[in-house]
Amino acid sequence: MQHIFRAGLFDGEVAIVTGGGTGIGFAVARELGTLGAKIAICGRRPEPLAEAADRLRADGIDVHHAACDIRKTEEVEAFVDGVVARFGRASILINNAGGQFPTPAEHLAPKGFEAVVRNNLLGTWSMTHAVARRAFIPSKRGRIVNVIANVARGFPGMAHTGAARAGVENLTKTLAVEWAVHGIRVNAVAPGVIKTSGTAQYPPELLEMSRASTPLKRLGSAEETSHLIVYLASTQADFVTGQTFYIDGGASLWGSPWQIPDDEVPQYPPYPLPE
Ligand SMILES: CCCCCCCCCCC/C=C/C(=O)SCCNC(=O)CCNC(=O)[C@H](O)C(C)(C)COP(=O)(O)OP(=O)(O)OC[C@H]1O[C@@H](n2cnc3c(N)ncnc32)[C@H](O)[C@@H]1OP(=O)(O)O
Ligand SMILES: NC(=O)C1=CN([C@@H]2O[C@H](COP(=O)(O)OP(=O)(O)OC[C@H]3O[C@@H](n4cnc5c(N)ncnc54)[C@H](OP(=O)(O)O)[C@@H]3O)[C@@H](O)[C@H]2O)C=CC1
Repeated sequence: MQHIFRAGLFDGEVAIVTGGGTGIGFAVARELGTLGAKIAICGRRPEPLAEAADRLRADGIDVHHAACDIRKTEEVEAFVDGVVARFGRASILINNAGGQFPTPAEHLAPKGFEAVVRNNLLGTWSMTHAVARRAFIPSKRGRIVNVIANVARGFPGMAHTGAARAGVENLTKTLAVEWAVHGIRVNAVAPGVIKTSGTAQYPPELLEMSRASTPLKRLGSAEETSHLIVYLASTQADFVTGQTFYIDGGASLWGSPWQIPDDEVPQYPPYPLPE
């Protein structure tokens, strides 16, 4: 594996990567681990997690893994206690676990909206709170990177996750200010469309629509997303906090994958204006 960071950059660090069994989370766990960090990964499904842990160990990484649903506070607390018991501390938290399903807002049931907000906003908060109280605040040191999504503009078809991720973006800013006194830095990374096991579940035509509306005309990779996250988690970024960084091939700046035929767009005002 090739690195853009110096060997041993994360020696002595313990990094928790939620959703570290697959996709972007796995790439981050692997990169931090090969740079010297001890790694803890969690996810809801034990099988992909155990498989990922084996792959990390094969790379010589010291890894702790346990099933944990970030929406369940008691599971989150038990997971973090397990990490501290195993490694004695934690110094990095990558809040990467999350997801949703694409759907037009009018078809989105309250239960579905709630499920996605619980996953992406409440789950992220639950993990952040547990790690900060158990490890970062007592040691006066910690770095958090929240993986969100494009919140710079509307996110048609993704009302639930857009709302949840915008909440996490503000949490990032607030905690960066409030917890600076505890030596904790907090930043966010907003990926565009990245090729992962997650997006492999999306309809190919949606992915193609996204690719075509990305100025760089391609999807991103988990590894290039990982480099940005790893930089923010490193001591090289010690003066960076409260920021959101886009890695999206320019997608948030231009174009739209959301195409509605003109004749389906209601005309406002829906009556003739007086001359
Ligand atoms: C028209 C769209 C255009 C958009 C263009 C976008 C282009 C691509 C951009 C891609 C960007 C982002 C990519 C990624 O994030 S990749 C990661 C993907 N991985 C995942 O999303 C996996 C994680 N997701 C989940 O686990 C679930 O989605 C969920 C968060 C909902 C958690 O599920 P949970 O188990 O808690 O919930 P339930 O299954 O019990 O469901 C609860 C209710 O939620 C509604 N629901 C759930 N799934 C769907 C679905 N597929 N379609 C519609 N509604 C759904 C439903 O109301 C459920 O209640 P009921 O079961 O009682 O009906
Ligand atoms: N790929 C992309 O284009 C984009 C991705 N993102 C976000 O980046 C992050 C990583 O996604 P990506 O790698 O692409 O997709 P993946 O689906 O591969 O990764 C999501 C990971 O999160 C875990 N996860 C989801 N919900 C929970 C939960 N409640 N508790 C614990 N673990 C959970 C999953 O494991 P399990 O299912 O076993 O729980 C899985 O390992 C996600 O938050 C995603 O929404 C944002 C924008 C674009």
